Amino acid sequence: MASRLSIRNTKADDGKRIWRLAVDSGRLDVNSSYCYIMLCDYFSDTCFVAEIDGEAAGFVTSFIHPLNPELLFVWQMAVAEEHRGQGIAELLLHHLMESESCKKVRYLETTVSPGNSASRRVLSKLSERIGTSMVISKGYTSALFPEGKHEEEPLIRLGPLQKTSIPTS
Ligand SMILES: CC(=O)NCC[C@H](N)C(=O)O
Repeated sequence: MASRLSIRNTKADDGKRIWRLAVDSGRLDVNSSYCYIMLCDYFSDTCFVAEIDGEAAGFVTSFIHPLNPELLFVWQMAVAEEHRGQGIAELLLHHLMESESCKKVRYLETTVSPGNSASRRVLSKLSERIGTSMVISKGYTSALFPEGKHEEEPLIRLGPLQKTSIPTS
């Protein structure tokens, strides 16, 4: 039977499932489970979860910069290994960017470490599909992290973003 994919805004009780996706992704900095519950609750308008047959298959957490309503910061995104390669990350970003809360957003910023090639690829494809630029700059260097023991986190900036639907074919 074809899997049923649905994407929706998060709720507090999605926190533990998104925490588990972050842990299992093997690519993300795992925050406290409390952090995911809080994000899913207080930032639910810009956090989305993808479910397949009711099971969490992917997520995106983000927030609009408190001092700049035109700037969206994507904190984390990940798709469960068994569901990768189906365009779920692109769909999550599409739902996010087309959401009511992002009506004034003109730029998307995020950091992606060199080891997270999947997220880098998703963002690159997105910039091509909506016909806007993707600018990579310094972001957070390893020196910012305790004992410099973290990969560099270059900043990726997409925009200006036009309000057009993103072809997902
Ligand atoms: C887009 C994305 O998932 N970035 C991850 C940033 C950082 N390494 C983290 O895991 O929070």
